[in-house]
Amino acid sequence: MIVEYIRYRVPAAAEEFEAAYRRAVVPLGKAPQCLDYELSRCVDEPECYILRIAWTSAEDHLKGFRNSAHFAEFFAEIKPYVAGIEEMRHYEQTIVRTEPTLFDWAGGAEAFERLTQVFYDHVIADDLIGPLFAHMSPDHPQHVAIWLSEVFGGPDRYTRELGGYPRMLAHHLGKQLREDQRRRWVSLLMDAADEVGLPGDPEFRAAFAGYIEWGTRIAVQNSQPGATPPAQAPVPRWGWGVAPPYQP
Ligand code: HEM
Repeated sequence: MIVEYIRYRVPAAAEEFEAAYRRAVVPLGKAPQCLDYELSRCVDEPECYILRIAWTSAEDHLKGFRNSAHFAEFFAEIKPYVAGIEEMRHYEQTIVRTEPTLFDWAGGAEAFERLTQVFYDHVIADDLIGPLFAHMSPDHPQHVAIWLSEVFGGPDRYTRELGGYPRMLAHHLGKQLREDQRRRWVSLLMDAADEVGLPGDPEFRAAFAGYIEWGTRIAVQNSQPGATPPAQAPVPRWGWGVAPPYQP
């Protein structure tokens, strides 16, 4: 993720400027390269504004967004104010900030979607666990991405939209998953994490692996004959544990 800051000086017509941005953020928000945005107005000098846009990467912004139809629509709205731009640059986040969630650190929803797409491509082709997933729905990778996003501190979409813990549990009940299958599942997921470029720092990977180890063991336990897992429970929320990003 990269943050772009655009500082504007808008000596007159603040209302029109804000109205133009209210329209411009419609195509901006639809662009897959844009993670979030925020326009703030200076209290001490009201003609000054700062627009903050979080992009998936500088390249995605400059090559992906700038060449898209969303940019054309966005730019048409804000064009009259371009002369008032005093700064427009990309900034890399540093460690000095409120502790990010694992979800943010990983790269947000898009990162988990990339992860599960690649992961299930490998799962399906795998001789040991592929057959378990032979009849999975085409939405399965996306559902697991939404589950993982919620676990790692992202939006609670699996709970609100997909049936929460009881639905996830129901998918594993009675499947009689074995330890060798669990191990392969974990191993393919870790390979996929490398392949899609999830952050490789020790802190993130330790926390990520911690949940995956825990979650897969629970999936195996719950899948055994006679297992009596709780019928209702919240989706777990996983944090950094004992090793958050290091701050000297
Ligand atoms: C952290 C560990 C795990 C997570 C987060 C997880 C997540 C999920 C979720 C969210 C679903 C339901 C998808 C939906 O809503 O459509 C599901 C289904 C399933 N999971 Fe897991 N799972 C885990 C471990 C495992 C393991 C270790 C295995 C087997 C080795 C496994 C086998 C399956 C199977 C066979 C299904 C049903 C597929 C179908 O629809 O045909 N899961 N899993």
